[in-house]
Amino acid sequence: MASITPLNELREKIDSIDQQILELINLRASCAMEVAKTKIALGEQGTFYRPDRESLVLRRIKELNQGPLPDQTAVRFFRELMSSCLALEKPLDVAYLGPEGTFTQQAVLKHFGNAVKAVPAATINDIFSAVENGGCQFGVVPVENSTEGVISYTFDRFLGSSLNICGEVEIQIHQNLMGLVKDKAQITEIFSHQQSLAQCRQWLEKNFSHVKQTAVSSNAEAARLASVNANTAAIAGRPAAELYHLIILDKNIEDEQDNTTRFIIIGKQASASTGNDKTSLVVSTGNQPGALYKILEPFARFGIGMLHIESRPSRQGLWDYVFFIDIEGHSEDEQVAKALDILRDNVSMLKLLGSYPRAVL
Ligand SMILES: O=C(O)C(=O)C[C@]1(C(=O)O)C=C[C@@H](O)C=C1
Repeated sequence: MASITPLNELREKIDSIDQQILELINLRASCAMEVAKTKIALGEQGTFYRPDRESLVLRRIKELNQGPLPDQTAVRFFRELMSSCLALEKPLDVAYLGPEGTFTQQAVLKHFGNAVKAVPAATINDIFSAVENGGCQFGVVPVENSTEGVISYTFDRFLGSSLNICGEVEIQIHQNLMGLVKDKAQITEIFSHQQSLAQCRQWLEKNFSHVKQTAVSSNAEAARLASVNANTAAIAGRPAAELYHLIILDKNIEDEQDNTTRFIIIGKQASASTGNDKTSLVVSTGNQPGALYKILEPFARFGIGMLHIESRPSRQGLWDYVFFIDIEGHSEDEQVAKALDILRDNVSMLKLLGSYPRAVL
C-alpha cells in the first residue's frame, strides 16, 4: 500500500498555511487603507470604488491561477477580499430591487461582494432616484433577460437620467415553485414577478394551466405572499424560499436552461479604460432617410463590434424612436472615439450612457 501522510501532520500544515494567508490578507487590507489615504490626499475621496481596477485585478487572478482551484473559485475569493478591503476604505451603499431575496440582490453580491450594504428599493425608479439624490453611491438594475428580452422600463428611465453605467453583471436565473403546502394539487394561485411568469410560461401551461397567476412587484414579494396565504405558491429564486421558510416543490422550472439576466451598475462616476470594455449609448435620428445606416456605418468603418441595438419610443412624438446601442470598447479608446465623433455628426442626439469593464465573474 502506498504510504499516506498522517492526518495530524496535514492539519498542522494547513494551520501554518492559514496563518500565512491571514497575515497576507491583512497586509493587503493595510495596503488598501494606505490607498484610501492617498486618494484623500489627491482629492479623490469621492471615488474609492474603482470598477476598472477591480476588473483588472480579477482578470489577472484568473490568468495567474494554476489550480487545483477552478478559476471561478479563485476569482470569487479575490472578489470577497477586495470587497472587504474597499469596506475598510469606505463602506458602499448599493440600491437594488427589493425586498431581500431577489435576483437583483444576488447580482449586487456577485458584483460587489458581501462587504457592501445592499439597500432594498421598491421599484427600478426608486433605485435610480436613490443614486441620483446621493442616498446610495451605486444601484443595480436589470436590463435584459435571455428568454424575455429587454427590461424596457430601465431603458426608458435612462433617457431622463444623468447617471452613468459603470459595470455589468450576469446572473443565471433558476426559477423554483415554492409554497407552504407539499401537495401541489391544493395550489389555487401562483404569485411571481411578470418577467418570471413569462420565463416559465410553457412549464405553467403544462402543469398549472387552470391555476390563477398573479403578477406582483418582485419574486421575493411573491414568496412573502405565498408564506402568508394558504394554498398559494410563488415562483422565485432559492434565497427567497430560505428567507420565507417555503418548501421548494419544483426546481429549475424555467423554459430555457440558459435563462440569464444581465444587470448594470449605475452611478455618478465613470470607469477608466481597461482594454476589455463595453460602451452603451443612446441615439436619436429623427425620421431621416437611411437613419439606421448612418448609425451603423461609423462602427463598421472603424471595426468596432456592435453587441446590441434596441429601438424604443422616444416619448417626444408619435413614431419617433431612439436606439439603445452597446458596442465593444471604451469611449476613450482611439478607434471608438473616432467612430463616436462621426456618429455625433450623423444623428440628432447622442448620449453616452457609460463605458465599463466587461463582467469577469
Ligand atoms: O486600487 C484601488 O484604487 C483600491 O482602492 C484598492 C482596491 C483593492 O482592494 O484592490 C479596493 C477597492 C477598489 O475598488 C479597487 C481596488
